[in-house]
Amino acid sequence: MNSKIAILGSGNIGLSLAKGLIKANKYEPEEIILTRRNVAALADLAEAGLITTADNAHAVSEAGIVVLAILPQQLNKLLDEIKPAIDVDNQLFISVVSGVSCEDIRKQLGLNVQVVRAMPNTAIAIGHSMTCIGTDTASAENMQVVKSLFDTVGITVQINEELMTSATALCACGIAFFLRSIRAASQGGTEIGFHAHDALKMAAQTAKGAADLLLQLASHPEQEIDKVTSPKGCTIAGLNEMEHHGFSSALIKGIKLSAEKAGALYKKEG
Ligand SMILES: NC(=O)C1=CN([C@@H]2O[C@H](COP(=O)(O)OP(=O)(O)OC[C@H]3O[C@@H](n4cnc5c(N)ncnc54)[C@H](O)[C@@H]3O)[C@@H](O)[C@H]2O)C=CC1
Ligand SMILES: O=C(O)[C@@H]1CCC=N1
Repeated sequence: MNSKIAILGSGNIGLSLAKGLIKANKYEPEEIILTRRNVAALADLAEAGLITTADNAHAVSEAGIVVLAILPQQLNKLLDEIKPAIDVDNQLFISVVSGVSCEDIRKQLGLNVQVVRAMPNTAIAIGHSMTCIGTDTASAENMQVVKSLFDTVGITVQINEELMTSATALCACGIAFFLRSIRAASQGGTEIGFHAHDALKMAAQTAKGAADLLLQLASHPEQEIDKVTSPKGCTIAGLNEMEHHGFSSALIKGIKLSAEKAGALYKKEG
């Protein structure tokens, strides 16, 4: 397989992936081909040695791995454009496109390509993505190629393809949900006396510590919460007040709605 990787669609997630792969030394800059209709917007990456082009078909013809990183509603047109350049036996497709199955992609192409879906998040740019991977018919060898790639830029978990829209909501959209929680905590911090930038830093580090307690100690949130809530204390007072206002319920409902929306993105708009 050709050692180059083509990322078709260099927007938020495509660029985050490219940056993460370079940071992890998985690829040299000249092994990454980035496409975008407005290629001038990629000038700084071209300056850094990455190959940039608006020609998706040419990018595909030059790569062993092709990453689809455009919006669901942009996909069919792109697939039609690259079809003539595809080398079915020697290329692996990775799709990060939400709500589009491997079968949808093969059907639109009319080719029996190897496709693996991956659902990373924007923390991939700094090597801290939670990436879910899944497929229907791709080989175990190709799954391993994809796992090895995303293992360099975070944590991977293999899931059934049917759960990919759920992974979108929990892990990809999840970045926004947790960031909004941190921002809200910092706004609370400002109300009780801290300058906004200090409050944000303090809230972010506290959130990081809370997440690391779970990840490093493999403990349960409630176990760690019980250690913070002193009897008749201020933590339980604040926590219960948040719950009276629907804190957990809001997160659960939001994640459910995001998953429903993720599942409908392609069928509605495509
Ligand atoms: N943003 C995120 O955190 C995540 C996004 N995704 C999925 O990744 C896909 C891309 O999302 P974003 O990066 O947020 O969108 P985006 O809109 O930031 O990026 C898409 C890019 O593709 C380019 N593009 C559109 N048509 C093109 C074409 N024919 N040829 C070349 N480039 C073209 C656009 O100019 C844009 O730069 C979506 O399907 C989304 O569901 C998946 C995981 C996380
Ligand atoms: O908001 C969206 O539709 C995409 C999918 C996951 C993150 N962003």
